[in-house]
Amino acid sequence: MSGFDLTGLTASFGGERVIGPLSLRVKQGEKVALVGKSGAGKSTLIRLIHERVNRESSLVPQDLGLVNALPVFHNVFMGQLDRHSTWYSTVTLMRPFARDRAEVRELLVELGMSEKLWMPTASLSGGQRQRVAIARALYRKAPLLLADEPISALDGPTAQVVMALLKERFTTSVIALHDVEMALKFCNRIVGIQDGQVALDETSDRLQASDIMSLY
Ligand SMILES: Nc1ncnc2c1ncn2[C@@H]1O[C@H](COP(=O)(O)OP(=O)(O)OP(=O)(O)O)[C@@H](O)[C@H]1O
Repeated sequence: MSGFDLTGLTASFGGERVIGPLSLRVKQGEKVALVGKSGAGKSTLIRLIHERVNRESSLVPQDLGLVNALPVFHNVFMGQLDRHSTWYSTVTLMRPFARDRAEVRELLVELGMSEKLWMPTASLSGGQRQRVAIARALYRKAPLLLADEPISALDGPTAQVVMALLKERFTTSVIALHDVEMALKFCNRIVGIQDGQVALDETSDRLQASDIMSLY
């Protein structure tokens, strides 16, 4: 099951409530866009969902969580680190297996950066780094995607390619997006967050960009 039904979601910082109490039920197959202005609580909500569903999901955090000193290959491989034995991961660190090399390379081809496979991640541009985090999430092959602004550093055509891939490869997704047009195009449900609460929850086919802009 890639859906979830969470209740009692709350988060506070310095005694100030920034999320909830909030409930969110996402059915298998739903592609949810979390929208709302900066500071509304989208990232915090994604973190709360991830804490609850954890291993069942592929996460693309806003800060990407990459290991700069390692090549692209190893950062992508980390998407399945918890599925491999210690010896397999240790061998992979020094001499990756051919089938893993091929699989990661194929993902990078789809993301338009296969020539970077063995480059240190620190040497990449912001958009390339973002695609490494996306490749890591795809490589994990969890049925549920949790992604926080996964296309913020990408050019328009690349962002379209990435959103199409995420839609195709994950059964269910919750993606925080600032781009309202992309949210309507690639997600079938829009959840608007305002001051840590759900202020809008509607299927995309019943919304226009102007309906969502009232949240900003
Ligand atoms: N580690 C933290 N310490 C203190 N306050 C925090 C922390 N993380 C988030 N906040 C506060 O919680 C609120 C929600 O932040 P959050 O990052 O979830 O918003 P957001 O909707 O994702 O914003 P953005 O679109 O800018 O990423 C903000 O007021 C923010 O200042």
